[in-house]
Amino acid sequence: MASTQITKIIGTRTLSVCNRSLATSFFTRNQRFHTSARSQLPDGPIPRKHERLLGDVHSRGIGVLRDPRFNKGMAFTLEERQILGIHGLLPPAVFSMEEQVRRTVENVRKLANPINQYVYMLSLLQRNEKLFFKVVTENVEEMSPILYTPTVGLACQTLGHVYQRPRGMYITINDKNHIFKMLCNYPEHHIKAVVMTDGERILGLGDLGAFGMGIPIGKLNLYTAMGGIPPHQCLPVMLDVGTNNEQLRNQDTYFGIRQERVTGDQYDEFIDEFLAAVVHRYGQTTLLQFEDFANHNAFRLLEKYRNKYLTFNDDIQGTASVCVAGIMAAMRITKKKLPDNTFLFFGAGEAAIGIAELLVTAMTQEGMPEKEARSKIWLIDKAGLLVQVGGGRSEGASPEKIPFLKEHKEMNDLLEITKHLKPSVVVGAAGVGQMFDKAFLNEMAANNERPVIFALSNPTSHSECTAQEAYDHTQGRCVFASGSPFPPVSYNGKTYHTGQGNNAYIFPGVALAAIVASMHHISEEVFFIAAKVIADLAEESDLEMGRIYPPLANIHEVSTNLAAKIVEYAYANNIACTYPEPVDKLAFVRAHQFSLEYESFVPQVYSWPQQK
Ligand SMILES: O=C([O-])CC(=O)C(=O)O
Ligand SMILES: [Mg+2]
Repeated sequence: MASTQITKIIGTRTLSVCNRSLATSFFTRNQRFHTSARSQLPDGPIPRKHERLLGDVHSRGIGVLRDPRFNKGMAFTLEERQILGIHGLLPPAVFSMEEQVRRTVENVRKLANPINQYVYMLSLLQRNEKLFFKVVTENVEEMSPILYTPTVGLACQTLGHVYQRPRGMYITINDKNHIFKMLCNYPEHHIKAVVMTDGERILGLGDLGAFGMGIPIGKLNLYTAMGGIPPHQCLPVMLDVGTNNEQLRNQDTYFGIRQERVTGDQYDEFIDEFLAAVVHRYGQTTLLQFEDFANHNAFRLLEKYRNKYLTFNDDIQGTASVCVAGIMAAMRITKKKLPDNTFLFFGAGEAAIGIAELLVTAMTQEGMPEKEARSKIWLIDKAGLLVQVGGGRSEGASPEKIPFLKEHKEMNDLLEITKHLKPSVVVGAAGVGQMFDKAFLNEMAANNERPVIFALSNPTSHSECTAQEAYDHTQGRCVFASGSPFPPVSYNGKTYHTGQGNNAYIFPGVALAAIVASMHHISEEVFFIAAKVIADLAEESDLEMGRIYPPLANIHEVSTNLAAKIVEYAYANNIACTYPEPVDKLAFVRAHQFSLEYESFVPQVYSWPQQK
């Protein structure tokens, strides 16, 4: 391509001294600039048009209506219907997108059963992608419990019945040595983010094998609805290595491979091959999000790959970030500093250890020596309080628990431990429902003016207590957050809107930043920055109502701002590869986001000057 042409396409403002070799390396370094080169560029940051323009619609006629990426249903104008050869294939009415959104929400409300609502919405996604994301983004408080936690848990449990059309990729242990070729079957060529699970620990529901696929699909829907990441850049993947859930294996609707889980070297080689195949196919800066792996794999895979790929574990790092954000915001209510607290975790898995580690970082940033910070944090696992072997505990601890082992006698009753340690902050993250009973909550209230109580286990049925129980048994004095949403609580004539301490506040924004800046890895610091950003977003008026997180209704804007902060950090710390560095980070992030408006399919007609 001639340099003058390139200059014209890219716009002189951003690449004013554009020569051929610079432009070539510029394009090869970042293919996304190539995409933008096709669109028209106004002044300002380079916009990245991810819309498929008319030229990308390969089919005319009925094919357009059958393609969810292009279909607008009855929102096609008369002109478009004629141009696309679909005139007469639709009822004559032309509806606006706003009317379609309103009608969709009405239809969902009529279906009172959550699983029917889930199926209805997923079939909309398979018909009309833009409308689906518009509905979800504009009604996120109402839609996220349907498409995400808690209903997604139920959907996974019944996925054999709920399954309708292919979405994402299913790769099994039997496909070893063929994974790259399989990835080439995937029809999208610009994948920027992969969310994968092996289904071994789906929410707090345990091993759901291939039915765990509902989770990567759900997470990636939120990538778009909450973070504005274009859907065609997202790939959900089920890594099927079998399931140890015998009951599931024997169900006739089960669609995964019917064998026990493969472990050991074979498992590790499989994961290794998959990750290598993804970056070979889609580029080294493809984001790889681990989701709902069991503890025994989650920690070691994170350690193995965190500096090799652009990767994070949502259950360890995303949950840590949102929970520490909540605790920092709670400190604005309790008027304490982090180091003034004693933290008790019920659970010592991915979420608990992730949060505990990030709390150590937060306390050391407030000037406390690391050893002392760790001494403030107590964890309980299946065998009881995490204490050193010899302190009564007969078994050694896994590596991630070791930094939190205490020299202390063995104890294993939650209430007794609470009476003994008098924690000011308790976090439930063991996936075991109803553990925070009346006696426990009373004890927390007796020891603290404002006890901080987080019931993070998902879905709702696995929550340690309900929001109402937490308020009722602490005389309304608690600061409460939960992993799954709860309706507002009424106590003593006052209404409280409790916060949802769910990693959905974190992963869309982090992923958006990682993608737009082409970060080559995600450091731990990113999750600390994210925690601080989210903690600062809770307004005083939110805190008064008991809400320590910004309203979920604002999540798209929250994720966008969070991404801009992380992009800033990424450039300052040399982990961003998108070149050149944008001046206005927020505008840069916005320019990458998926538009929720329908595109016009009417070509812009222009004419040439008269030839002599
Ligand atoms: O999916 C959610 O709601 C949060 C999460 O990652 C989990 O519970 O595993
Ligand atoms: Mg998860």
